[in-house]
Amino acid sequence: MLTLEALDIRQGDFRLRADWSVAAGDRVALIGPSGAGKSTLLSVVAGFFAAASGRVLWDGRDLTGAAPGERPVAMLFQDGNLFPHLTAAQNVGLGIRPDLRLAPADKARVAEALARVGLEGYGARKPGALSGGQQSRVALARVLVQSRPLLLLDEPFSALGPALRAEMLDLVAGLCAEKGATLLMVSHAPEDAQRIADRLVLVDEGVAEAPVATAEAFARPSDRLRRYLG
Ligand SMILES: Nc1ncnc2c1ncn2[C@@H]1O[C@H](COP(=O)(O)OP(=O)(O)OP(=O)(O)O)[C@@H](O)[C@H]1O
Repeated sequence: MLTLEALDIRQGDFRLRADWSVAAGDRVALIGPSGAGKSTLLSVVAGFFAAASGRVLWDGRDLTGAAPGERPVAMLFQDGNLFPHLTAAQNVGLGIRPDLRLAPADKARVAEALARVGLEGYGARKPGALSGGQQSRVALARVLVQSRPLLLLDEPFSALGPALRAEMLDLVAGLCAEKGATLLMVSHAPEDAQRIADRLVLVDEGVAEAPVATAEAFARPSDRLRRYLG
């Protein structure tokens, strides 16, 4: 279980509060207006940015002071997920060993992860020789080999067309279900949230609201959600 306990995040004049939990295996979409603090909230969970007060807990363990690498977290960003001078296999291998000294068993795991995202045989290619969708798959394969129980996605597929985006979301949902991983995903597209997330968090007006069931939230939107959806 991920718990955000009385978090108070401040960044200049900006302030955001969150005080809720999500159960292991839940898939949660964070939606809300631009500048509301969705990325900042993920950064606090990942350990890149410290909250002014409050705690982040994973299964009761206090992560608040832990460095990003010590957290049970794998993260995908909107872009810049891959190193252009490394091959697809090396980019995935970074998830196992940042110095890329991979034992044969590690290389086998890399190949397995690439196959799992439909990129068997693409390991030797550099990102420049891959399509946008294939690059997203490589980044996802790296998340896979990290085997972390908490995935943080910050609009990683927003540059892709609708069909490919839907395909990637289904792939992520499948991987989460298979591994029992918990997902927090920032999205601007309500249809993406509906596709992948069973829970919805609205981030707006200084508060990341407690998660609610996605289907219920869209069927009977609160005033705040209705304002956001327009
Ligand atoms: N380094 C900084 N110093 C001060 N304020 C900052 C800094 N970085 C971001 N902010 C402010 O923090 C707030 C939250 O930004 P954040 O990127 O988390 O929003 P977001 O909801 O992810 O937006 P978007 O949907 O546009 O990506 C914004 O008001 C932004 O202006």
